[in-house]
Amino acid sequence: MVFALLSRVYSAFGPPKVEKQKDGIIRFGILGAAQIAPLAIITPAINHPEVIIQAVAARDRKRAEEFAKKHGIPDVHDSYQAILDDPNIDAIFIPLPNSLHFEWAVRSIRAGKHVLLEKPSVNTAAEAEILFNLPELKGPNPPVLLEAFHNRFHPALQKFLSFIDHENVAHVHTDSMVPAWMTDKDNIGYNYKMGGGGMMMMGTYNFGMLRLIFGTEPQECTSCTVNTFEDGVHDQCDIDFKAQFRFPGGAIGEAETTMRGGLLWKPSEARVTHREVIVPDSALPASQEKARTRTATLHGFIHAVMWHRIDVRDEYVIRNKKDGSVVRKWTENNSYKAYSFKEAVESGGENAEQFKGFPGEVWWMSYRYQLEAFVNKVKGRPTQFWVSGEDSLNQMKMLDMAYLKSGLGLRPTSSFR
Ligand SMILES: NC(=O)C1=CN([C@@H]2O[C@H](COP(=O)(O)OP(=O)(O)OC[C@H]3O[C@@H](n4cnc5c(N)ncnc54)[C@H](OP(=O)(O)O)[C@@H]3O)[C@@H](O)[C@H]2O)C=CC1
Ligand SMILES: O=C1OC[C@@H](O)[C@H](O)[C@H]1O
Repeated sequence: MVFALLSRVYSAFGPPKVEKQKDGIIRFGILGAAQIAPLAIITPAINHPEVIIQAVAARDRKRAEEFAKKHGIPDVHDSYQAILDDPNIDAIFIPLPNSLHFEWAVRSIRAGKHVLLEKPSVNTAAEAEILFNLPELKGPNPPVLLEAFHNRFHPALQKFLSFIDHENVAHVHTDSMVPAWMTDKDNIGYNYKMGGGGMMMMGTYNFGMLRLIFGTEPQECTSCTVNTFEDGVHDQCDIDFKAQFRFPGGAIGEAETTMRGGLLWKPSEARVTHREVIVPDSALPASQEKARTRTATLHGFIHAVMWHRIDVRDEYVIRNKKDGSVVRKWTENNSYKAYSFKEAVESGGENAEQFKGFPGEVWWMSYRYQLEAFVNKVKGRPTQFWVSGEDSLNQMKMLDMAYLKSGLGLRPTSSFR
């Protein structure tokens, strides 16, 4: 197991180079020499035959030149706009501070470029409403716009969802953390004007899980408690929070995140409790019924490539229908993993066959799965999973709900139009 982990992580961070296709290459330009760019796009592109990272621009040209040299990027432009103006560039990766996502995504779309936009897509639902409804996205052959919700493309998350019975989910708890040593107070993530805050950085993953698990949107954020540095500078940005949402039918979804976690990284966790359901069993006499109560847990819903496990616990009871008396009771516990879709099929469980033939290798990071889908979309090929504009808009509505409830207020909305 340790060898498999080491070998997987080694290849994930240093994937085998593939030869680039002669035709039909998608050339990306990156806006900003951002920390996340190597992980989110430069490394995945090494292994994608149809993608070349062609250009980068930074506010300071020297910084862009150093970044380009380090990552083998052929072109350096003087400004973000110069990348949009370059006819050789097909797609833009936007890893800017959240407050700049809206403006540069709109500019990119208007320049006719495809856009891979870092999460969270924008600062507020008001911005999302405009961005995802741009007229340029509605015409024939519109540019592709994707919020880079990478974890949703990983097989582990999709396999986990295959055990969820959306309509009968009663309660969900999600938690995630970042060790304190990984976050710096002066990071853009704690800068209110730049759309900072723990819910924007990490909580959005928890919120996304809740929306996927319930298969619907929250009606209300019933509570949201936050902590800030309370230093008079970063007071509008949460460093940790606990939020609770009411979903249709009264089901409860919880999200808990800290950006100042302990020394060791703890995998994120989503724990789902279902209501009891009656399951058909033709072997039973007509006087009896079989009921199941399922708890399903995904350990590692953000960085599944590092490690993850799906635990499914089914408590069964056979009862006499007439008086409810118990005939038999038992529990079945099963665990699954899905580093690739092939593994998602082979590890079994209900609905496993649906993943048959889907692409990927056990060492593909969520970012690599995401890039596969992005390219397929640009090429007009089918994609197994996607994050639609409507989905991203609903995600921002949930973030707005929580920030309003917390008392920290909405993140600033851009005046760019
Ligand atoms: N998908 C994932 O796993 C992760 C996603 N993210 C997301 O990626 C985005 C960037 O995060 P991260 O890479 O950590 O951040 P960085 O601070 O490393 O990068 C932000 C970039 O924005 C540019 N920038 C432009 N204007 C400003 C400004 N006024 N102040 C500061 N920077 C500016 C800088 O570019 P320049 O080089 O031009 O100076 C910088 O390179 C965020 O939206 C974040 O939520 C972050 C971490 C993980
Ligand atoms: O977006 C993110 O995803 C992964 C986390 O580890 C990171 O800190 C966060 O900002």
